[in-house]
Amino acid sequence: MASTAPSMQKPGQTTGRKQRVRVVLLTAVIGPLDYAVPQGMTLTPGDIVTVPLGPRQLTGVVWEDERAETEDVEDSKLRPVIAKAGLPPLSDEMRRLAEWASDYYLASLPNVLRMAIPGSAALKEAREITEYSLKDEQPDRMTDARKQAYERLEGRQGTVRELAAAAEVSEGVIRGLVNGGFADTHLVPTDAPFDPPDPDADQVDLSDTQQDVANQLVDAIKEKSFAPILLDGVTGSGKTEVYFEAVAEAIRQGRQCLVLLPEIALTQPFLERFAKRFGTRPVAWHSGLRQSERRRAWQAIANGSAHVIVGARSSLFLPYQNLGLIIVDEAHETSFKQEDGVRYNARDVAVMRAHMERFPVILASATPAIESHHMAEIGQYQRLSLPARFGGAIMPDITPVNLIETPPERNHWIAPPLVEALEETLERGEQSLLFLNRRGYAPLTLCRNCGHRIECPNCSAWMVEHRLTHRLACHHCGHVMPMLDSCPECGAEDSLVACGPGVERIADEVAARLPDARSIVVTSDTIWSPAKAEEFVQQVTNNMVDIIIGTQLVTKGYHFPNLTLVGVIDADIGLEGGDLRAAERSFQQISQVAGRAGRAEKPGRVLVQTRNPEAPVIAALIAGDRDAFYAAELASREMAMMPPFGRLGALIISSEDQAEANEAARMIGHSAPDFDGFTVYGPAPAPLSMLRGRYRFRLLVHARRTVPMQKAIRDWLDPIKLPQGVRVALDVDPYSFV
Ligand SMILES: Nc1ncnc2c1ncn2[C@@H]1O[C@H](COP(=O)(O)OP(=O)(O)OP(=O)(O)O)[C@@H](O)[C@H]1O
Ligand SMILES: [Zn+2]
Repeated sequence: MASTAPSMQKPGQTTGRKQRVRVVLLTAVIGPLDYAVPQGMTLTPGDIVTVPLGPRQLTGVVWEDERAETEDVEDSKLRPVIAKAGLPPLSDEMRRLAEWASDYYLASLPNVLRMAIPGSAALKEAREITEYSLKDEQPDRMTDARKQAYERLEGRQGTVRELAAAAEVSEGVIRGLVNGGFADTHLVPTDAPFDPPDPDADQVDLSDTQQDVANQLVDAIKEKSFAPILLDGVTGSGKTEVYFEAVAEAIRQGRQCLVLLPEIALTQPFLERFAKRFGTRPVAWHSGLRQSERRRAWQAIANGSAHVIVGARSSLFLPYQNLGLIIVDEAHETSFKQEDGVRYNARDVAVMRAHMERFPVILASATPAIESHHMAEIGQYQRLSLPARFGGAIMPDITPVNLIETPPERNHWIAPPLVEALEETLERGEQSLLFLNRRGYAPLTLCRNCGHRIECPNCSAWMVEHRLTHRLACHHCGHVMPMLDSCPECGAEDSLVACGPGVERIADEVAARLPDARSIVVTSDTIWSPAKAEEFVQQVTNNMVDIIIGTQLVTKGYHFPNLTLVGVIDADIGLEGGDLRAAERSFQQISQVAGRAGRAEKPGRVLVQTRNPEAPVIAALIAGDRDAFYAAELASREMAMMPPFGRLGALIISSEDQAEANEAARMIGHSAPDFDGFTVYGPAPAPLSMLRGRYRFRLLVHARRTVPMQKAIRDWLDPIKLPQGVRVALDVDPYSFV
């Protein structure tokens, strides 16, 4: 769509024709359309406008005619633009970035643009948004829904819709309470300015190595040109302190700076740390923002009054007025990869954006992605290293616990050496962290009588028991059901058994073994908001917790000085799937969680439970030999021509009708192009063969680096007509293979 097809007229041209503009609508299904420019309105590419479409009024962006192809429509048929929004236009660079992302990720331009202009809320002229919070005084008549609202909201403030969503009740319930006088009304201004950060508020004394790296970052920013930098420093080396110097320089230059974080749960501690260093909080951008906060942040980002923005991957496509630096923290994190809609990788788009807008981009990590590491090896990225922990803290020792030699008892998961280590740590008054990347109590519930496994009705996946909430949940579609007393298949009572451990089950085991220990379970089920994350950090920092039991959520970013023991419950889990990045991901995850131990004066140790201590990943972790692991992994990728040496693209074909999905996949497979350097594998049923009620088939494209893979895929799929019910999702540089 964003191709450069010639068109009949030039922008703004008036040769005998009425003034017209081409508009890319933010609605995915319709291509660009031409509109008449009303008398007295001047429009140039990038302007955000409201236009009519049938009976509706839609938001769109004025585009260059020659860059957006459409049918030529006579003047007399054109409808006029309704209004030009009082917003800064999308810059040339921003439009080129959107076109690039659309081309590269095989996504429609409107879908990309919707990430830049999220929702009409940001566009509304409203200066104030009305929010409500429930008063203490409650109505006499309490329904279950009302009770639930009072329980869940706890003084929370938001629009009716936001409160209803947070309480999981209908908007009618909230509206009833508001109308009954049981809520306070707050008028929230949405254009209040943010405090400017002070680059010199509270500087720390950097070590010589840190200072040296910081100077190089500052120099790069002064250059005002593209510079991709891999900030490669071991866990606890002070990467954050060092890149704060780069942030300070960007602030001094009057340029905006974006810090991308992988997880919303990480933003809260980060905001505080930032406030300490710069005297005020940065502007946050993530999916948890209220509408009023979102609008305020968007406006400030677009008009340049937001100086430093901290956000999840979605903040990357926002229309910054004057961006001069992007930092991707924990840049190896797979959560930078978006897995629906536009399937982009924020790390890669960050580099592209920096390239197009000519400023430095810093990828910070202790365990860089293989791809980033490779780019540094071949000199495309500059590597700046922090090889030691700050303040003389030493890296923790990693020791294997062989689960075959010293197995845990039946139906237990913590082997004797780890139990002992937990006891010792507790006795010393220090903290431990147990890592298992599985939410809930048990990943599978099975009937002892008939062997039936409880599966999600919408997905080919097991329902996961969550004992804390007495529910079974599907982690793929979110379907939940109450715990069952009897087998739904054979009806046997008390026959259902939990198989395998999740973090909740480990917590039970800890409680039984170490009854005096105060433990906390940390997963997305328990830390689902910035406030919860803050509470968690406070509890641990104030030594109100002895043992943290958590998923990947606790592997990164946190700095707890009194935490000296890390136990990995099952180091082999991550290798089971065997996909392209299984070894890399396991290595990164275990290194990161190990990196939480012994970050201050007290030395840390790490026990890794495994059935296979000789596996290359485990052996490299124990030997502490990252570079050997990376070298071996790169060599094997090169042999197989896998990324970064070759390229992959995935097609996921789905339909609610299995036969239809199968037929469409077969047809697409049949018409696959076949030429040197471009190979198509499949179709085959996806490993997750049903998801959210849709049957799924996959094709995998493997292409040589020199082959224009996206163009070949586009040319292949464009002429194919598919039934209404079939969807084809395209995933360029895929991370997920399920
Ligand atoms: N120069 C310094 N002066 C004082 N404290 C420092 C300095 N450098 C680092 N620290 C402290 O050391 C701890 C670790 O630093 P930081 O969090 O920046 O490391 P990191 O490399 O980002 O770690 P990770 O990759 O494990 O998240 C923090 O508490 C930080 O405040
Ligand atoms: Zn499901």
